[in-house]
Amino acid sequence: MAQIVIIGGGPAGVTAALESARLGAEVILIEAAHLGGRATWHSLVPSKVFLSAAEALTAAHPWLENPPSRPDLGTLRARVRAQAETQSQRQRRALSQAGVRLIEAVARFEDPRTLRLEFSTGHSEHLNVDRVILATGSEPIFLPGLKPDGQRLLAPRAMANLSDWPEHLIMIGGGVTGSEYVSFFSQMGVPTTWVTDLPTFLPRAEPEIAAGLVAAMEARGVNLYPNAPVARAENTGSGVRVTLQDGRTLEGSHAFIAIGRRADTDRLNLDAAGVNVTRQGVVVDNYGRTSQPHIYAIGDVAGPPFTVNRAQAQARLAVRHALGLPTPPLETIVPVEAVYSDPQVAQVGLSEAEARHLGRTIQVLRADWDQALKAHLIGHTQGVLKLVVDAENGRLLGAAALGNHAVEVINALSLALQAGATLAHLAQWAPAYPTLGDLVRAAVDGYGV
Ligand SMILES: Cc1cc2nc3c(=O)[nH]c(=O)nc-3n(C[C@H](O)[C@H](O)[C@H](O)COP(=O)(O)OP(=O)(O)OC[C@H]3O[C@@H](n4cnc5c(N)ncnc54)[C@H](O)[C@@H]3O)c2cc1C
Ligand SMILES: NC(=O)c1ccc[n+]([C@@H]2O[C@H](COP(=O)([O-])OP(=O)(O)OC[C@H]3O[C@@H](n4cnc5c(N)ncnc54)[C@H](O)[C@@H]3O)[C@@H](O)[C@H]2O)c1
Repeated sequence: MAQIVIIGGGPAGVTAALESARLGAEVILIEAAHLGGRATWHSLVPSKVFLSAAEALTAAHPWLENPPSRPDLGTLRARVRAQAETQSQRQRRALSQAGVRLIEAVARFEDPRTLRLEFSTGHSEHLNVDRVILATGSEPIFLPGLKPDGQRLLAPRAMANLSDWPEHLIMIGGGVTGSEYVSFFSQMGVPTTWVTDLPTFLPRAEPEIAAGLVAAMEARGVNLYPNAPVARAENTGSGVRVTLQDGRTLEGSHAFIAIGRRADTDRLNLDAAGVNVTRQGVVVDNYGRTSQPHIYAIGDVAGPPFTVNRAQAQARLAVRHALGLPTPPLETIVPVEAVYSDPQVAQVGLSEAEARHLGRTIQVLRADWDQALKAHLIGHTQGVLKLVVDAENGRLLGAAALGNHAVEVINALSLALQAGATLAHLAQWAPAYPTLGDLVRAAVDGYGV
C-alpha cells in the first residue's frame, strides 16, 4: 500500500488526507497546533462569523424603520469559538472514519526521506517517508516593529479576542482582508479609516469592480487614504497613532494590520529536503510537485493566491499525481476569487483587462443588479455583472461581479467556464425565477436562441 505523509492540518492538508485515504493509500497527517489549521481557528472562520452576522443584520434593514443595534461582541466571540470547534471536530471525525493516522507534532526534515517529529512533551521521533505533501499554510506579514498586540493593534488572529468595539478603526492594507473587515466594521457603525500603499484598493479585482466597492464604502462614511504606505503604528495607551511614510499621522482607537501573508516554511528545514523555495513560497509544477519528485506542496505554502477552494483543488490533483493516477494539470482549474464584503466582489477566469492584454478579441456583456426582480425583493439593487466572451468563438472567458450575493452568481458561471460554455449555452440557460440567475439572462439576452 502506498504511504502518503501530509504536513499541516488546515483545509489543504485535511482535503489531501481524505482524498488519499479514499484512493486507498496509508495516510499520516501531522499537525503542529490545532486540526483545521489557521483557516479554522484564526482567519477564515472567525472572519466569516463576523461577516455572517453583518449580513444577517443588513438583510433585515429594508423592512425595519430603525436599524437593529449591533450584536454584543461576547456573543460573536462565543460563536467564533463554537464554529471553530465544530469545524475542527467534524474534520477529526472524518479523518478517523477514513482511517487517517493523525499525529500532533511539528514535522521537520532531516533529509529528503526522513522527518523528525517534535512533540509538545519535548520528545522526538523519526519517520521514514515515501511520498510527502507539504500543506503548512501561511503567516501574516507585519512591518518591522509593527506587531499586533491584540489590544489596540489588531490582526485577523486577534479578532477572536476583541473585547470592545473600536471607537475609530484604522485599517492598514487595501487587500482582501482589509476589504472584508472595513465592510464589517463600517456596517457595525464603527467610524473607519482605510489606508493602503497603492493608488487603488483591492488591486487584484477588475478596476471597475474595485471602484464600485470603494464607492460603497465611501457612501458608508469610510475615510480613504490611497497612495499612503504606512511606516509605523503604535499603541499610545489611550489609542493608536499610525505614521505614514510621507510623515502624516492618523489617530484612532484601534489599528488593524492586513498587509499580506507569506508561505510558512519556517519549521520544515526544506534545505535538508532539497526543496526549492522563493519569496512566493515553495516552487511547484502544474501538479503540485516540488524540486524533489516525491515531495508536493499545496495550499498557501505553495504561494498566492491564498484561497481554500484553490488549496483544495491543488490537494486533490497532487494526491492523484503522487499515486500515479491520471491527473489534469492545475491550470485547467478556474477557482473563483471571492470577497465577502457588502457588497460582495467575485471573479473567475480572465478579467476584461487581462483578456485585452492577451490580445484576445472580446465582447463584454453586462447587466446591472436592478435588472433582476430578486434584487428588488431583497432590497439590494446596486451592482454590476460583467461577462467576458471570446468574440471569435463565443466561449466564456471570465466573469466578474459586484453586488449582494455576487459570489453565488459567479459560482454558477465558474461551472459554465470550467465546462467550456459558449454564449449559445448561456443563452439557453433557464434559471429559477426570481433569482439572481436572472442577471446572467439579462446579460446574454439577444445573443442566442
Ligand atoms: C482573515 C482571512 C480570511 C480568509 N477568508 C477566506 C475565505 O473566506 N475563503 C477562502 O477561500 N480563503 C480565505 N482565506 C484564506 C485561507 O484562510 C487560506 O487560503 C487557508 O487557510 C489555506 O489553508 P492551508 O491548509 O494551506 O493552511 P493553514 O490554514 O494555514 O493550515 C496550515 C497548518 O499547518 C500547520 N503547520 C505549519 N508548519 C507545520 C509543521 N512544520 N509541522 C506540522 N504542522 C505544521 C499549522 O499549524 C496549520 O494548522 C482567508 C484568510 C484570511 C487571513
Ligand atoms: N475571501 C477570501 O478568499 C479571503 C479573505 C481574506 C484574505 N484572503 C487571503 O489572505 C491573504 C492575506 O490577505 P491580506 O488582505 O492581508 O493580503 P493582500 O495581499 O490581499 O493585501 C495586502 C494589501 O496591503 C497593502 N500594503 C502592503 N504594505 C503596505 C503598507 N506598508 N502600508 C499600507 N498598505 C500596505 C497592499 O498593497 C495590499 O493591498 C490574501 O492572499 C487573500 O487572498 C482571502
